[in-house]
Amino acid sequence: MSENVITPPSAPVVVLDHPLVQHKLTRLRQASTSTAGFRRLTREISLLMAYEATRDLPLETVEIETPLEHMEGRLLSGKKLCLVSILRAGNGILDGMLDLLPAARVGHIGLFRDPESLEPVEYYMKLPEDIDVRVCIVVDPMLATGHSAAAAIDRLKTAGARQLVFVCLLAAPEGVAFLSAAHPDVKIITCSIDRELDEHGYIRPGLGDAGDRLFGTK
Ligand SMILES: O=P(O)(O)OC[C@H]1O[C@H](OP(=O)(O)OP(=O)(O)O)[C@H](O)[C@@H]1O
Ligand SMILES: O=c1cc[nH]c(=O)[nH]1
Ligand SMILES: [Mg+2]
Repeated sequence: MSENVITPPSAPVVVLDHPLVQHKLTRLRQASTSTAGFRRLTREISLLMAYEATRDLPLETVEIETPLEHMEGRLLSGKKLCLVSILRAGNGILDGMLDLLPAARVGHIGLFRDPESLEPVEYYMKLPEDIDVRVCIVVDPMLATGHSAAAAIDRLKTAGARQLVFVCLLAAPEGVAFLSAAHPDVKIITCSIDRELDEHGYIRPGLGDAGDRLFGTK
């Protein structure tokens, strides 16, 4: 009799191996990169991540006139978007994505990671009322244990969100496994899956503390 092996569902994971992304990520990782440089690179890389995060948006055919002739063009089909930033470091990615998606609505979820337990502590949440009809792109530079991302997505689903993508700069294997088991329906887009988490919950080799590097708080 053959053994029944049940594999738990897991989310699709996309690693952006584009040379521009990898170049900018390496510059971000360098300890010598200044606060201004870190902010600029995060903004630039966010445009490239937004390109991937919006890949599945539906298009509709429209009739247009070019200066030379009539043609059928394609436009986004009015699918509503919501960018959700996990404060505070998520705001670095949010700023870049808004350059490309200026009409998107924005939600904020304030979470910090307790340094001892590594569990997320919520301190703020504000979302658009019609979150249930929007495609939500949840942004946070770091997916370490995955607890912050999973908690934010729990809150979004409780608020009615149904279509979600999670976008980060760096992920640890542990974070990908945790988030993908907790929310197998949520695609994860990242620029790298690094080697491991250290004993303090930092991604190695990583880029350090994303919030502190973005805002110059250390
Ligand atoms: O996957 P996890 O183990 O939950 O860790 C990742 C979280 O840690 C960082 O935020 P932090 O708590 O440092 O807050 P900050 O954005 O205010 O700096 C990061 O931006 C994530 O939100
Ligand atoms: O490596 C890490 C892990 C969590 N949060 C960060 O900012 N960096
Ligand atoms: Mg931080």
